[in-house]
Amino acid sequence: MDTHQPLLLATGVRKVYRTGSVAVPALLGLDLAVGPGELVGVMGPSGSGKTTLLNCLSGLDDIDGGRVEVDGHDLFAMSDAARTEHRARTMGFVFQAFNLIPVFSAVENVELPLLLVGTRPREARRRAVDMLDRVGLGHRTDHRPSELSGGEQQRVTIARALAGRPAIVWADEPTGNLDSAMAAQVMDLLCELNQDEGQTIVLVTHDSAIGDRVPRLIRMRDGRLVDDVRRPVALSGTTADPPRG
Ligand SMILES: Nc1ncnc2c1ncn2[C@@H]1O[C@H](COP(=O)(O)OP(=O)(O)OP(=O)(O)O)[C@@H](O)[C@H]1O
Repeated sequence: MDTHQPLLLATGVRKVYRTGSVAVPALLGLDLAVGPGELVGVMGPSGSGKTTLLNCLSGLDDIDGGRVEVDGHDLFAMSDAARTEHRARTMGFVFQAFNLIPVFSAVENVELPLLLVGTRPREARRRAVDMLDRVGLGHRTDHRPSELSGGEQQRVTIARALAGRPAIVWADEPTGNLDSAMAAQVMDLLCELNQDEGQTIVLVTHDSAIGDRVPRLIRMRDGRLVDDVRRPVALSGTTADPPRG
């Protein structure tokens, strides 16, 4: 990958949801470039288009106009099958609902996507165990989701998202189901993965405490990007801005 090129380049992206005769414009010509190693927060009022942005820029959903390139490939110029394959190879996802398979252990949940893209079982297991170790769950590999706390379950989903070494991780309200202590732990982990390993992460959140911790924050309103601010972040994870007020 050329590190001078954006990893994600979206230009003029439009999305309109159509339900019967009703058309809801959700993205109105959105431009966004994200470079390798960035941690970008996306905030904005309910209904402003944050989840739509994530779904469209990751190719989970179709767009009605514009162009999205991820890792040098135009997502919507390829077939559905090629896009699915590209997504499995280059992207990881963390959602508010953990979406873990209840009858599988933590390690089985993490290795499943690797097995689905053809990784040999022994290698998939090794990487899954390594990733669980990385997120602080090396001692919980054989536990099922119901035997883990909410914060631990979300750390399993982060391990699952990262196990395939994706170029970019999309996180939609990853702390939305967690109490504030667990939310802070999960956010610590995401910041650490970004700072220590240069993992590129785009993170949708309602939580201003989380918005305060990201080095780049974009804000949406009515389907448009209305603000895009970069600021220094202290190693403690809080921004280096002077206190407000
Ligand atoms: N599947 C859908 N069908 C029709 N309209 C939709 C659909 N999904 C979203 N919308 C509409 O598109 C707009 C953007 O929705 P989106 O979910 O992206 O907003 P959001 O900023 O993520 O909101 P929230 O913070 O409440 O999750 C809203 O007006 C919403 O009602």
